[in-house]
Amino acid sequence: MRRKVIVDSDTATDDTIAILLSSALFDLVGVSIVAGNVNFQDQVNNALFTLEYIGRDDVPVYIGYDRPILGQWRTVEEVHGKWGMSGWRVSPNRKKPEKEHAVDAILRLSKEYEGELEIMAISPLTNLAQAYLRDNGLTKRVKKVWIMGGAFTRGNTTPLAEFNFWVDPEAAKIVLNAGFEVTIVPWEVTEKYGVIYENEWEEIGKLGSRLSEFFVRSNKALLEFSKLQGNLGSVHPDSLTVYLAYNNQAILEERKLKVDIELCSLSRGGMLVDWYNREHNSIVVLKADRERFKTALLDVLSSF
Ligand SMILES: O=c1[nH]cnc2c1ncn2[C@@H]1O[C@H](CO)[C@@H](O)[C@H]1O
Repeated sequence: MRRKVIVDSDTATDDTIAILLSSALFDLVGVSIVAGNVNFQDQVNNALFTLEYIGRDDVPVYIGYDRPILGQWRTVEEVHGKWGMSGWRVSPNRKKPEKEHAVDAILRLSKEYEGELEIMAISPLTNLAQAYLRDNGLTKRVKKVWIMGGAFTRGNTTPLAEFNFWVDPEAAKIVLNAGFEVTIVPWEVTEKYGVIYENEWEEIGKLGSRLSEFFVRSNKALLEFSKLQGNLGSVHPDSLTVYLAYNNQAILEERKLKVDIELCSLSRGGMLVDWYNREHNSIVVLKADRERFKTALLDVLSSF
């Protein structure tokens, strides 16, 4: 039986591929939208369009929080291109978001699929923190939270902080200290094992499928930005996290660690890791199998 998942997404470039992978690999029971990468309405459109494009009009999209709990944040169109889709102006033809709020949907689905539901938290953690604050029984009903977030030392947004934790550090702190079963895939791990190299982009372009065309059109700004960051291809933190959730064999090294979040001044959004195993609240992925990730991605992109 396919595992039940919600994708919590600030939908732009790589998020769309994470949605597409989740639809291929899991029973995707909903996509919830949260403030993060780009303009909120663009994110909603991008999620609706992605699901229509892959023929998954049946997957509900729930509108969540359009701002972080406390902080000021900025969107990063420079990473994802115009509209968060590399300048591709997409608009859904038929699909509309649900009336039910994302937090209500997360709580309801956690009851419908108690002990089964997994959350792909590939965005700022605002929706999840709010759901937990509303009903802390959530931690026991959700089987697992897969978090893309945090940087050990090479923050992609500030010298210390990774984007998802930086946008809503209060939410990240709430979620990490709530008592969920958590696996974290940090930024540096995705920069190393979540890269699709330029020659692989050519391979993808030659697949000539509807999904390969989608990948190239929606993610080409991410490729350019990743190269500016010094990478040899595009970095896919969200897709890698979804894939590692699906195939735990592709996690080559992980450790149980205590992780917490900095809230103040220059270190705001930074991830604090206690490497001495005094206690733990998370499993942190340290190494992954890039080849298997790439192969799985190309498999899905060639499927139609
Ligand atoms: O430079 C970037 N490359 C890839 N993803 C980014 C970047 N900046 C922000 N994000 C977004 O934040 C998370 C990774 O930090 C990912 O969830 C992605 O959606």
